[in-house]
Amino acid sequence: MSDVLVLRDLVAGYGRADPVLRGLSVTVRAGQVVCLVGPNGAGKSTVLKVASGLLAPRSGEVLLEGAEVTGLPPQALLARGLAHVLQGHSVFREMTVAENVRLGGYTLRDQAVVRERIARVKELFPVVAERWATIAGLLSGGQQKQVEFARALMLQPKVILLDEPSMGLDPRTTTTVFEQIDLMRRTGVAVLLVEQNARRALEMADLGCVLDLGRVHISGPAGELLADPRLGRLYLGGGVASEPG
Ligand SMILES: Nc1ncnc2c1ncn2[C@@H]1O[C@H](COP(=O)(O)OP(=O)(O)OP(=O)(O)O)[C@@H](O)[C@H]1O
Repeated sequence: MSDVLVLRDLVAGYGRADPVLRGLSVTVRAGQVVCLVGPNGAGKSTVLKVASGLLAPRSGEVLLEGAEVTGLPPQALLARGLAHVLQGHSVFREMTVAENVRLGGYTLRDQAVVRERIARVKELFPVVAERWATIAGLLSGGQQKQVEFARALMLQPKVILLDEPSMGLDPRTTTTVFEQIDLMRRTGVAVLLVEQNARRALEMADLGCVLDLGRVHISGPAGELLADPRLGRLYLGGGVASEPG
């Protein structure tokens, strides 16, 4: 599998404040889901913002399919195959599902390609096909999230950044959304995922990276992290929060 997204030694923060990321490195390969785990404020969303060009790093590199893209604006990165699905709901609520999905492909000139991409996302997300003419604001939170995924896939990204996709969803809908992420992975997309729901996300992810003090503190196969007592205690609801001596 090839490295699609490489974040190398990132130092980044906001304004004049101390950096939030202090030498963070993460690699995501094609067809792989990498999950960032860490407490509130650890900098997980900041990693995604630097990767997608919303925040320029103070130092370090972002590589997309081997090319350095550090500091490029989001639209340039989108054109090169990097999509970012932001935290919360970002569908246009007054517009139909169809209009939302078409917006994702607005830079495509060839209408035959647009039709082919629409057919593909409808196949991947049946709810998008079923509710095609519905006003997006009338859909449930989980359905809206799938419209966001469909919109993001219209440009056939190589890598997709997902910030808390299960936020505000009930457990059953969360399962559906995670199944959809698994489907995206199977199409060969590289997925960098941030989730509060660490246990469930790691159950689905290939690799996990635990952030602490602006760096990747522990990383490895997601299954191994799930069994790691350090992680269990701190992030997976495994009991006391103090390290043994
Ligand atoms: N736009 C901003 N301006 C200033 N500081 C910010 C901004 N966004 C985030 N921060 C600060 O950066 C730090 C990391 O925030 P970030 O949102 O990346 O953390 P997170 O791990 O995603 O947290 P959560 O799990 O709560 O979403 C926090 O201290 C936060 O207050």
